[in-house]
Amino acid sequence: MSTPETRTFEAEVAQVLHLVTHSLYSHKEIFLRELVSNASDACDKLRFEGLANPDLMSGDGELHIDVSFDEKARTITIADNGIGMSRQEVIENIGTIASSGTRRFLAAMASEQKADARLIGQFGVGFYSGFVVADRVTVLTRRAGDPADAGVKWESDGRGEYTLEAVERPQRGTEVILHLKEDEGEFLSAWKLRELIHRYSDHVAFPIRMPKQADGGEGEEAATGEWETINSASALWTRSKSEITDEEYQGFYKSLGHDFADPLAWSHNRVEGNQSFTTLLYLPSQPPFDVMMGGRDERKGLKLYIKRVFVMDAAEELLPHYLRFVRGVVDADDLPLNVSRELLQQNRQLERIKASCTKRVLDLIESLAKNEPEKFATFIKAFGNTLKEGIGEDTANRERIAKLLRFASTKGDGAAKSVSLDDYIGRMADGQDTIWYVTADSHAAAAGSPQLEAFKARDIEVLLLSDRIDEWMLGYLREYDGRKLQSVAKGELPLDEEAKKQQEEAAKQAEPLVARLKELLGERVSDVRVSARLTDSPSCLVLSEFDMAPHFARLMREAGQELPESKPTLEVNPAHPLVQRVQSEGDEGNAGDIAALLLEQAEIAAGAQLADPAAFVQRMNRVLLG
Ligand SMILES: Nc1ncnc2c1ncn2[C@@H]1O[C@H](COP(=O)(O)OP(=O)(O)OP(=O)(O)O)[C@@H](O)[C@H]1O
Repeated sequence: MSTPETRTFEAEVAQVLHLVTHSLYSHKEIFLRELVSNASDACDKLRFEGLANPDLMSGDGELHIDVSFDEKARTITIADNGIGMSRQEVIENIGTIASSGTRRFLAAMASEQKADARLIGQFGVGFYSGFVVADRVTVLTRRAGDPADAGVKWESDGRGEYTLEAVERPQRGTEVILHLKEDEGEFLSAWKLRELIHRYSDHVAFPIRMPKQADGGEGEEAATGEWETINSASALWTRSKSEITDEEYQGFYKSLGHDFADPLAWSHNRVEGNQSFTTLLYLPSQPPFDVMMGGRDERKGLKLYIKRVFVMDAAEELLPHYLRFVRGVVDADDLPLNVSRELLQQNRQLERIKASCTKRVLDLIESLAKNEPEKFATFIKAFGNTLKEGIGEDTANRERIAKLLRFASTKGDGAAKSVSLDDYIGRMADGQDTIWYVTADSHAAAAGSPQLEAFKARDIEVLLLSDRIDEWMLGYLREYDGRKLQSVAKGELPLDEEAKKQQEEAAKQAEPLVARLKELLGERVSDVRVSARLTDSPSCLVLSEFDMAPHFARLMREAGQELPESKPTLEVNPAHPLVQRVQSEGDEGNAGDIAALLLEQAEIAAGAQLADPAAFVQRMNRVLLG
């Protein structure tokens, strides 16, 4: 055989190893789950490739995963007879980091200066978790279909270098040998390993075997040379609902989603008919990593099986983007096994499965809203904003999604997002036919908007929206349950006859004032009006129906969008002393400065960017001193 070749890890691999070994220490036993999960993936891959090329399976058709240990050598071995790896694959898969997701993940972890074990765990650091308990890892592998002398031995102490060596390997598949660290002796126990397999890997669809122990006697018994299966080894979703315990559902989710936490809820269904399929869909309790990063490229967690054979991760094909936090399995009976991703995207049957998955997930969220308010609140906190994307993305379900959204409101509980559109409608006064909202950069800015004053005075509820996505979403959500949604900052206020009269009266009286303001502000405004919106503040901006909210326009500009400059309409409160000073100050006084400040403070309150902040400060100082 050849002499071992020493190679260095990519810088990122060394980084991952460092992060993993240091932050997963308190969850160190997950190494077994991760390595068993890799072995199971390898068996899945072989079964799939074996369909087109049965020779790959020849002589050894029963796929399984064997876990054993050697007390004297202080090793644990996880062996599978799955697809195995060629030399090139070993280099590509375990010496480098192929996924751009991992790179971004590392950057995020490094910038936050904290390594969250939960995140790292669910990210599926997989193979590297072996180094949490081992100070040396050996991999022996041979790809299915390759000759016996194409075996490869990979070995590393996880400190920056690894060796590669060609070896003779009679059987296909992979063996991962962990040389345990000094103080990890607790894992050298049949009882402990069995317990971990039960706890974390019971649902793995292939038999996980351990050497059979001789009966009777004390402590660890000598192995008999036979193997026995430790897990239930059936694909969980193929069993009937009534036979599956909550613990089993939860255990399956944890390994599927690489999560430590229990899922919030799940939905398991079998559809029979001219097209049959099974879905098992989970709502996590916290946002999975890829949802937080908004990544479209590496969405994992929704696995497509065809007749119980794993085909591919197909979240993009099986669910709309706004439900990307869902984890689970879809097992279709009638799709062709040789289906490619490209074909999947045009497959009519898959369209139906996707619609069914979407419906199931919305049903599940609705049932949480109805029956489990605490869990629903957790869901909204974690995924409320992601769900809002559905308002624009999923026209067919828009009304259902809108029903599930929760907002802060002037009649809600502070900043808590707890008010539904139905709650709002239920509290509407007779004759009110509009759902009012205000959008701003932050809850405080929304709650403090001058435009709210008239609504407060008339006891009309206003939804307070301060998430970035809200303004975008409202572009699609123009109506709910036959009621128009309208911004308090847009257009005319609906006034009753009495109020209308008062308003006209006030406008008439203030004509000279308005004319003066127009003259002083000139080109900076498109119009100046007497406001029916204000009671306490001197001024505010109003937008026309199709104007973009000022804070949103600012965000768009910051994101590099070119937007046409639009001139605002200024509304003033003629009863306010500051507004009155515009008239009482003569031409030599501060009238010009005050007029400008009325406009600028309205701009600030609306979250707009001042065109000339230095001039604003000078004006303010002149008026303060004046
Ligand atoms: N037992 C095995 N048999 C064959 N290939 C393996 C085995 N273990 C790991 N690999 C290969 O190494 C790659 C890297 O494994 P690793 O556990 O680091 O990440 P992963 O399995 O791709 O990610 P995740 O754990 O999120 O699913 C795998 O994608 C696979 O190609």
